[in-house]
Amino acid sequence: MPAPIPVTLLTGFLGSGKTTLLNALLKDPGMDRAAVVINEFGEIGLDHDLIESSTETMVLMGSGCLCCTVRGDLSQTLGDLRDRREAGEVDFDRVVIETTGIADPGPIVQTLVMDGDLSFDFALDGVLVTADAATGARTLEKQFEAVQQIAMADRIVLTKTDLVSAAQLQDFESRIVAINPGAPRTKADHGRIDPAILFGLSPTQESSRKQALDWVAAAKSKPSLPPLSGLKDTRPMGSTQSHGLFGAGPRSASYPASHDGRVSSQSIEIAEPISPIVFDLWLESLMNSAAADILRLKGVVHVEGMKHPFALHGVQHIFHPPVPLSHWPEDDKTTRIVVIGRDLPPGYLNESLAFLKSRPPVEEHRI
Ligand SMILES: Nc1nc2c(ncn2[C@@H]2O[C@H](COP(=O)(O)OP(=O)(O)OP(=O)(O)O)[C@@H](O)[C@H]2O)c(=O)[nH]1
Repeated sequence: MPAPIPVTLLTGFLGSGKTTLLNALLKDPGMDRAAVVINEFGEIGLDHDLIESSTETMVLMGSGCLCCTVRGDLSQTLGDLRDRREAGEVDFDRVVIETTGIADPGPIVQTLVMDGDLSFDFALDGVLVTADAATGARTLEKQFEAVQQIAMADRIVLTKTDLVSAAQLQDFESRIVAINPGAPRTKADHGRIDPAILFGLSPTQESSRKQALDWVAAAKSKPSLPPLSGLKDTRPMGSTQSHGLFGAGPRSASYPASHDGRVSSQSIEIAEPISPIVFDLWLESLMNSAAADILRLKGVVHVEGMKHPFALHGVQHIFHPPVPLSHWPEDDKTTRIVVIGRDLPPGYLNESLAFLKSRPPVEEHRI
């Protein structure tokens, strides 16, 4: 069976530099076999007119926000592209989807991973997010979509860094790190960037083992993120109800004024392989109680009885099939998992991950 065609999702808030980045990318000779899908919001599509196309295959999706109203269209658009490729009408070896600036990447990822028809032919290669250094901090405060985009990124492309001081850039980057500690960041000068670093980002690929480790290592250096940006967490602790295995569930009645304060992340390292029963229970419970609020979950997991670890990779409740990491060093049995969630009560993720250290009760054999 031919390898699935890699799909890169390019997202980022309104005006953050997605089209500028795409234009610069498409000038690279390595990108001449990329199909580009552009999603417009509004009656008249403009963005595709702004693309100085060097690629044969450019599709403008109907108006509407890709993340909510036209998910069906995405399936159809990709399906049509595949059919035209099979018929020899077009030729491409990767797809880049530029979303509207207000898209929540979660449902788009869901379409790519869950659509039974598409998932044979296309595979998510990574989520690229442009983050505007000049206005991004304010946007994070005002627009929760922007926070979600940062949280789901596999790589963050910092744009407009020429418009801010080194100190302002550092502040903005700290803010990004607090939301998504694992995603590597790269500056793009008016979209100019080495395309090679933008692709092959999915930790489900064996080749990206180092990326999986870097992701987790970076998150580990921020073991327990407090409510962010020095803002007080105003969520009422006592008002939450108990859910699942981990005590307080993720619901709360009011949120902090700043949107990025709604996002928290937690990582864990466990030296010994995890009991398969414990792992299944943990995942099931996390999904039952907080699936919609898990923005991103990544990890390298060692389970008792399995020769190799596997890469765990989820966006909201969508999990990529686990990929065995067969070239993992034998002496490294440490499980590493990072979870980024929204609107979760303080301590929830910590408590949830700590459950992975438990051992199943040993059955008593009575004589
Ligand atoms: N100074 C500066 N301006 C930039 C840079 N990157 C992009 N811009 C400018 O930012 C503006 C918005 O860029 P676009 O590429 O259109 O942003 P977008 O994310 O595609 O915008 P929407 O499609 O509206 O969401 C344009 O005027 C760009 O020229 C940069 O690195 N520095």
